[in-house]
Amino acid sequence: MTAHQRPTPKAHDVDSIVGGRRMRRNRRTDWSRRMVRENTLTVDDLIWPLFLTEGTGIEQPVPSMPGVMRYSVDKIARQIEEAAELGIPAIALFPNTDPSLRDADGSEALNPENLICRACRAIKDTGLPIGIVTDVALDPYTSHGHDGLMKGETILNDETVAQLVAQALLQAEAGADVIAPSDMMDGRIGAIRAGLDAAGYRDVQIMSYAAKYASAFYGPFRDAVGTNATLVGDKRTYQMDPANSDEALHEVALDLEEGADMIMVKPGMPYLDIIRRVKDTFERPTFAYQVSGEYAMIMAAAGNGWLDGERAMMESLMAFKRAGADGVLTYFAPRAARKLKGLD
Ligand SMILES: NCc1[nH]cc(CCC(=O)O)c1CC(=O)O
Ligand SMILES: [Mg+2]
Repeated sequence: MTAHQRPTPKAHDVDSIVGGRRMRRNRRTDWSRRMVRENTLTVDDLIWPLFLTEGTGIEQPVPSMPGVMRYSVDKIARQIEEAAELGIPAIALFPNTDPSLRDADGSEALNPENLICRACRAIKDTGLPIGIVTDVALDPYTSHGHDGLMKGETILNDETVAQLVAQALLQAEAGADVIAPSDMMDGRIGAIRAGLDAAGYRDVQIMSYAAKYASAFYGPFRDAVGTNATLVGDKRTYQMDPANSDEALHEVALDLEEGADMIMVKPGMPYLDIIRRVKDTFERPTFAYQVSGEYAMIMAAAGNGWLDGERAMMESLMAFKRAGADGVLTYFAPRAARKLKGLD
């Protein structure tokens, strides 16, 4: 039989199948779709991670993260002004430490004049009402690229915790509002909370990278902070196994018990199931980190014309809200904020 001889398919009696339950009714018009929408994304949901570098007058593109820059400290105030104008509630700082300052002990982490501390002071000097989230971990400062101190091949937990507490205190002194430990050592949240309280920083918040996985999606970030060049081996003895889910609940439970005010799941999009379980189980402020590799994937595909980058950006951010996240650390923050405010 040729095509033009095919009989017209017989119409089913769909009404008798769906019994009048027509799901498409609510989707017919824009106003109706808006009216029945279950989740919303606003600028208040965005935290913007920013990279710092030594020198002055520097705005240096990160090749594996199109549109993302490393800024010297003198250039950071302008970014903060932009973020504040857009209504972004907080920024998160990450340093690309000069290679000459990296050593086995990550001692630059304890230098009150390091990039993070100088940037905190510069941001506080703007007087703008924006939260400063600082990263507590040793990897941008160590010659081996690990988040902790090492003895042979072993990452030392308790010795590292002592140094992380000192690092956190220094950041608080420099003006950090939220201490965000990303290192995954055991017990560091309780130790940092005790250290902050004893030093009079009772109001400094802690956002714990509680369920952080040993992920391939951190690659471009490691370019940005220079740890792809330094990292020896991998982080699987402290970051979580991507195969695990119950363990994430255990990690979060411990960090909440130890005093975390907010907890984070990282990476983001491949771990939406973890965000949902964490939110449902603990009902506490829960954040997602849409990490560098997720950003790079969307930007690369968009750059090749393989998908609509702006729509993919907004859809991915909404997905975090739908999964239960209260907010998202994302390199898209300024662009998404402009879009949400109708400026782009
Ligand atoms: N303490 C390290 C740290 N802090 C934030 C990220 C990744 C963020 C991203 O990929 O965007 C990493 C990478 C790692 O664990 O190696
Ligand atoms: Mg833990």
